[in-house]
Amino acid sequence: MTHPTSVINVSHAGKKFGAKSVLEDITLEVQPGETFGLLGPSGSGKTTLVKLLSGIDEASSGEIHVFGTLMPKLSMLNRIGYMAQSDALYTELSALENLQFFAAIYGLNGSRRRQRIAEVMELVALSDHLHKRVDQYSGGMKRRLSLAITLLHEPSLLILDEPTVGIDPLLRKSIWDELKILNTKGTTIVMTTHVMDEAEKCHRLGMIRDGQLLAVDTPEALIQNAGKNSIEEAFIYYGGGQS
Ligand SMILES: Nc1ncnc2c1ncn2[C@@H]1O[C@H](COP(=O)(O)OP(=O)(O)OP(=O)(O)O)[C@@H](O)[C@H]1O
Repeated sequence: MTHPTSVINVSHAGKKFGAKSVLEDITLEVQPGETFGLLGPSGSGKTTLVKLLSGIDEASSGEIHVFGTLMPKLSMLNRIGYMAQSDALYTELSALENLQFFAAIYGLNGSRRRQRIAEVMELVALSDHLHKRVDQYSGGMKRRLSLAITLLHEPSLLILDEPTVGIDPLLRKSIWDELKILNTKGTTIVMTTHVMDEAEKCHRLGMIRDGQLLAVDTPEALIQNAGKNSIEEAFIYYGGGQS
């Protein structure tokens, strides 16, 4: 049954690239303030699904509504923060110039823009590197800058594709703490991850394999239903041979 207040409502969505079916009959709802994780083996369709949710790409069949609006819809960009798997940064520019560019796209100006840039760079512990050119950033720093850009316009839905790849455990924890604070304030978060301790922090998880959503539940219930002792074992069970 469709929940009227769902942030995300996916109804029988499929995606084909030519003759190749990459997602099949996905039905899913995400509620306000939820942290929802997508887990699945490499190539299972996680990135394809989050691209459909964020309106970067369009479903071949079925429907996706975000905040009640049929996707894709350009005007939804202001409400969604999407962080892709590979960083979309202008490497020959400084971090500040990158932030200013994206702030302009989101219509952030003047003191509000300055304030948000300072806040998001503080959040990802990059305040001291604001004026550095991005091609002098490490991989993890680029990832953090991408996250900062995603948070600039305070979106009510965050869609993060492997957000903490290349980020060391200490900083990963501080980013998670911040995501949890945003979450408590009402931001809904959808993320793909391969990191098991991150998956365990999600309220609910969707297990994807070969373009199909095999199970959606709390981490505890997924572990229990698979008859396993950890999310890692459950992941292998749902993502592999179910033995
Ligand atoms: N533009 C495209 N054209 C053709 N096939 C594509 C395209 N994009 C993705 N695919 C295919 O769709 C399948 C799912 O890819 P996707 O990137 O969604 O997987 P994933 O679960 O995110 O993988 P990973 O964890 O490795 O990032 C793969 O077989 C991939 O080759």
